Amino acid sequence: MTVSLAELLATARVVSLPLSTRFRGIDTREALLLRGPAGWTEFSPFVEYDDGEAAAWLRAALDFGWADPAVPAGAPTSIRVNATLPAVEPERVEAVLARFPGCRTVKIKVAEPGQTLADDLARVSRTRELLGPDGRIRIDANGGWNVDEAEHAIHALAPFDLEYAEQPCATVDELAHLRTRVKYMGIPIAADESVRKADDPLAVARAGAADLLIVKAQPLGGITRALRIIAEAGLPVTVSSALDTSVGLSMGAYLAACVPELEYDCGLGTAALLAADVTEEPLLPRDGAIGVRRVEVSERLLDEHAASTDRTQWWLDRLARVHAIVAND
Ligand SMILES: O=C(O)CCC(=O)C1=CC=C[C@@H](O)[C@@H]1C(=O)O
Ligand SMILES: [Mg+2]
Repeated sequence: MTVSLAELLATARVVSLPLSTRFRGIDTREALLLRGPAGWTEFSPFVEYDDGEAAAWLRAALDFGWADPAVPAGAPTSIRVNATLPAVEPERVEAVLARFPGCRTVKIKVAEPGQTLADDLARVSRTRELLGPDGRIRIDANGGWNVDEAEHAIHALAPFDLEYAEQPCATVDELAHLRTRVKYMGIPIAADESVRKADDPLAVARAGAADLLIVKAQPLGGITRALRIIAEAGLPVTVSSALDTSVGLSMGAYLAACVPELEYDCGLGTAALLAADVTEEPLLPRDGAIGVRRVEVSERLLDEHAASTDRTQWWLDRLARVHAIVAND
């Protein structure tokens, strides 16, 4: 997809959205939005990512804004989503979950820097109490444990009935090792960073290091590329967000709609973690699901949440540098 930088700059808008709950160490989410011939699209690699890593996110933005996704006939028009619970104290679990009405699955952040396994146990225990025995609980450690710590933690958390453990360790080798160690507990291992931040997103599947993959549209270069990875991996997937605005979430919802079999609820309910969005009709979870649709942004909200002049310039400069990389594809 070749689109000139001038065409991108003509519609680019940068926003800074407050989060309702601190998540992955940030309180505001910055994003650059673009309008292509097919509709609004999003370029929002996290600010610490270098230009090489951000290139996949721009490919995704172009893929979604400059062509309509090829949704198969009979694809779902709404997608079941999980609640996403940041590493909050047990007293706050109920209030966070209230933002995800109807969700039967909760993904809980664990192994947060500065916290202990006791904090994780308290958070998971409170969640199980609120969800009841039929709800599904998955945990996400973002690679925060070594193999011994992960085995110990998963064993300690197993009585709360885990659907799976996402990226318990950082490397593919560790995941492979851990997977053999925890097999007897029957808790599947999911790979997230080992897919979206790897040079080869299929290496973890080839190594037999995971039971399922977390798949995100922006970091994997867009819907078409993500679907190819899913097909080649041959593993079940959870489609998840990158803490996008509702525009990026709509890209994720279309990806989910295109996946032939969705066994797991998708991590696409994260508009509920934003205290503001760019559209009057955000893709918030309702009855445990979000719709598969394009999102129209609101000029009023773009203005209200416009990033500062400095931050806007930073994003426009980043867009120009990353565009130069993608233009050479
Ligand atoms: O999967 C979900 O429930 C929501 C998305 C989510 O958890 C994440 C989004 C963006 C960045 C990540 O740190 C985080 C993740 O690790 O999965
Ligand atoms: Mg994750």
